[in-house]
Amino acid sequence: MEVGAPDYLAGERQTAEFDVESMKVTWAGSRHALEVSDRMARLVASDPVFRKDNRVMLSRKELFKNTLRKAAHAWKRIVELRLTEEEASRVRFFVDEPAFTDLHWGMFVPAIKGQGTEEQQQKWLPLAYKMQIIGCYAQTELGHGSNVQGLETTATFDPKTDEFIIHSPTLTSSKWWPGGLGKVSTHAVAYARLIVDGQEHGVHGFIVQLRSLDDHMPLPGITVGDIGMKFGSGAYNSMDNGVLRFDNVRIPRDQMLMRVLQVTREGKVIQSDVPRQLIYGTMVFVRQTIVADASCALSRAVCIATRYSAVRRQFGSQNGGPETQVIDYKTQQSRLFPLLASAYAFRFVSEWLKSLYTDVTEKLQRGEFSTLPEAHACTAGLKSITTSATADAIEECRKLCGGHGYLANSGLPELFAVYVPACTYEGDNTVLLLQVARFLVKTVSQLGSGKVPVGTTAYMGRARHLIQCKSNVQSAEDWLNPQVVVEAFEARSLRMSVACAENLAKFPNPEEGFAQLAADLVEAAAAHCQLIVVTKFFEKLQQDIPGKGVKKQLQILSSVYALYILHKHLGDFLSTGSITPKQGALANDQLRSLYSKIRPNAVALVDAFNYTDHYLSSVLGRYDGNVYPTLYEEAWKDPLNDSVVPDGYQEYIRPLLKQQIRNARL
Ligand SMILES: CC/C=C\C/C=C\C/C=C\C/C=C\C/C=C\C/C=C\CCCCC(=O)SCCNC(=O)CCNC(=O)[C@H](O)C(C)(C)COP(=O)(O)OP(=O)(O)OC[C@H]1O[C@@H](n2cnc3c(N)ncnc32)[C@H](O)[C@@H]1OP(=O)(O)O
Ligand SMILES: Cc1cc2nc3c(=O)[nH]c(=O)nc-3n(C[C@H](O)[C@H](O)[C@H](O)COP(=O)(O)OP(=O)(O)OC[C@H]3O[C@@H](n4cnc5c(N)ncnc54)[C@H](O)[C@@H]3O)c2cc1C
Repeated sequence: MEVGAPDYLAGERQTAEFDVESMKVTWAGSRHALEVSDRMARLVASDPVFRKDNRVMLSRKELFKNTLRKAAHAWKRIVELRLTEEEASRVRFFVDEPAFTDLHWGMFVPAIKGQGTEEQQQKWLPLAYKMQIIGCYAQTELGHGSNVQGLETTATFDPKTDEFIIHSPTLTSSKWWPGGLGKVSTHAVAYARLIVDGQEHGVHGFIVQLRSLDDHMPLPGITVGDIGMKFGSGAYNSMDNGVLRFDNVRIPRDQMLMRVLQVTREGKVIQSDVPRQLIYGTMVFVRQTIVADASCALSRAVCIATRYSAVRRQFGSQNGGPETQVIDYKTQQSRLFPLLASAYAFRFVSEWLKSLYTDVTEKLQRGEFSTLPEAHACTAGLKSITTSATADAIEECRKLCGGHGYLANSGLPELFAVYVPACTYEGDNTVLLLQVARFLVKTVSQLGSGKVPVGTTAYMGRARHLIQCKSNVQSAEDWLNPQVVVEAFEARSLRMSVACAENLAKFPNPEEGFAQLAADLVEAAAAHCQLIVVTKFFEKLQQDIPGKGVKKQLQILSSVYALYILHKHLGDFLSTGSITPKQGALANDQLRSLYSKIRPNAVALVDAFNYTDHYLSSVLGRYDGNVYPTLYEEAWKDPLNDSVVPDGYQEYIRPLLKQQIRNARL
C-alpha cells in the first residue's frame, strides 16, 4: 500500500488478536523464506514487463507472445541478478502465468534426473539448466491419459544402426496435451512402449529432439502443433499444450532413459534393481508440488473473498447508519471461514508432504525402496483431495463476492479457469483416489499377517480398538481436544476401509470386486486423506510457533478445519458409528462458536499470506479495501467504452430502432 493512502480495512486490522508479522513467517515456512518471497514479489510487481491486468483482453496470439516475452525477461533477470533456485521459483510464482518453463523445469528436468543414468544426466542436464535446449513431458496421447500402460507410441530397437525408431502407429497414439510442446520445446521426454527383438518391455521415457536448434523448424518425421483454445479467457491459454506425431523418427540408443531398464548395444534388455514404478517418479514429484499450489490458489481466493466481505455491506441499517458488513452474516462465515482454515491446513500438509518426498528420494538414492508405495499413495491422494477442494472453493469465493465476483477484475474467474485443470492433470482425481484405495485395501488385508503398518497407515495397527471404540465426547468443548478429533477420524477411516475390504472379499474375482465397489473405495480413500490433513495440522501445532497469539489462531483454524470436514461428511461418521448424532450436533455447536472467534481476526489472517496487489490482481481483494472507486474507474477502461456510441451502431442498432419506430407508427 502507498504511504499515506487511506486504509478502508484499518478497523478490521485493529481487531486482530495476534502478531501478523509472525504469522507471515509461519505461513512462509521461515523468516528467510518470507524475506525471499517478499523481495521477489516486489521485483516482479515493479517491472512493467510483468504487467498482467490486460491479460483477459488479449487475443490468443497476443497472450502467447506476451508470455514468451515474460518468460525470456524472467530468465534474463534470473541470470543478471544471479538468483538462486529458490528466488527463481518465487519469481515464477509471482509472474503468475502458466508457461512452457513450468514443464521444462517442473517435468523435463526432473524426468532426466529421476530416470536418467549418471552419464545421461551429465550430458543433458547442463544444456537444460542453461536453457540451451527446452523440454517438455510428452506422455499423454489422444486416446490414453490415465492408463499409462495403454500408451500406443512405440520405440523399436534397431540393432543394425544402434537406434530406436519412435513411431505413432495410429491417430489415437498422437501425443496430446503436453505443455510447452505446441510451439516452444526443442526436446521432449516422450513415453513409448519399448520393443526389442519383437518383444514388448513396457512404457519408458526417451529423449527426442523435436525442432531444429537453428531455425526452430520441426525435424524430419515430426508433426507438431498447438491443440487449441482452452477453458476461459487468459487463464491456461498462455500455455502451448501440444499435439505430436512421430513418423519413424530415429534416435540414438543412449537417448532412452535407462536408470530402470537398460538396452545394450547387442539388444540385451537388463532390468536394474530399481523398481519399475520409478518411471512414474516425475509424476510423484509434481503431485507433491501441486498440493503446495493448492494452498496458494485457495489462500488467494480466500484473501479476495475475506477482504471484500469486510468491505461489502447489505441490509441491517439502524437509524440511517451503515448497513451490516456481509462478513458478519453467520451464513457468510460458515461458507468462508472453513475455506480460510483449509488454506492453512493445505499449507501445512504440503510442508509435511515435501519433507516426506525429500526423505523418500534420499532413501531411493541409497537403494531403499520400501517407502515408495506410501509416497505414491500420499502424493496421489493429497493431490486429489486438495485440488478438488480448492477448485470448489474458488467458485464458492466467487459466489461469496456476489455479482462483483463475476467481473474479470475480481480476479476470481481467471483464477478458477487457470486452476480447475489441476483436478485432471497429473492424474485425474478419481483415478488417483483409486490408487490410494488399492494401497489401503492391501494394508488392511495384511493386518492379520503380523505386518505392522507404518507412516500414515500406522493407525490401522490399532484396528482392534478403532473398529469398536466409542467417542466419549459429551460437550461441544470436548471437540477442541485434538486426540478426540483424531480418534473419530481414524475410526471413520479405518471402518470405511475395512468395510470395503470385507465387501471385496465377497467377490470371487478381486478385480471385478474392485470395479464394482469403486465408488465406496474412492470415499474410503478420501476419508484416509482427510485424516492425514487433520493429523498434520495438529502435529504442526506441536512445534514451537513464535509470535503473540499465533499458535492460538492456528489452534482455532485446525479445529475449524477438522470439524468442518466432520460436519460435511457427517453421514460417514454416523453410518460407521464413529460418533453419535448427538456428538455430531455438538461438533456443529463448537464450529459456530469457533467462527465467532475467527471473525475479528479474519482480515489479519489473510494479510498473513503476504500477497501483493499485483499478485492478487483483484479489485475486490485490494489491500486497502478501496473497492468501489476502483471498480468505477476500471469500468471506463474497458475497450467497449473507448467510444460512446459502439462500433456496429450504424449496421445493427440503428436499423433496428428505425424499424421499431416504423412498426410503432403502424
Ligand atoms: C532455476 C529455476 C527457474 C525457474 C523456475 C521455473 C519454473 C517453475 C518450476 C517448477 C514448477 C514445478 C512443478 C510444476 C510443474 C508442472 C505443473 C504444471 C502443470 C501440470 C502439468 C501436468 C502434466 C501432466 O499431466 S503429465 C501426465 C500425468 N499423467 C498421469 O498422471 C497419468 C495417471 N496415471 C497413472 O499414474 C498410472 O497409470 C496409474 C497409477 C493410474 C496406473 O498405472 P499402472 O496401470 O501401471 O498401475 P497399477 O497396475 O494400478 O499399479 C502398479 C503398481 O504400481 C504402483 N504405482 C502406480 N503409480 C505409481 C507411482 N507414481 N509411484 C509409485 N508406485 C506407483 C501401484 O500402486 C501398483 O503397486 P502394487 O504394489 O503393485 O499394488
Ligand atoms: C491443462 C492440462 C495440462 C496437461 N499437461 C500435460 C503434460 O504436460 N504432459 C502430459 O503428458 N499430459 C498432460 N496433460 C494430460 C493429463 O495428464 C491427462 O488429461 C490426465 O492424466 C487425465 O487423463 P485423461 O485425459 O485420459 O482422462 P480420462 O482417463 O479419459 O478420464 C475421463 C473420465 O474417466 C474416468 N476414469 C478413467 N479411468 C477410470 C478408472 N479406471 N476408473 C474409474 N474412472 C475412470 C475419470 O475419472 C474421468 O472422469 C494435461 C492435461 C491438462 C488438462
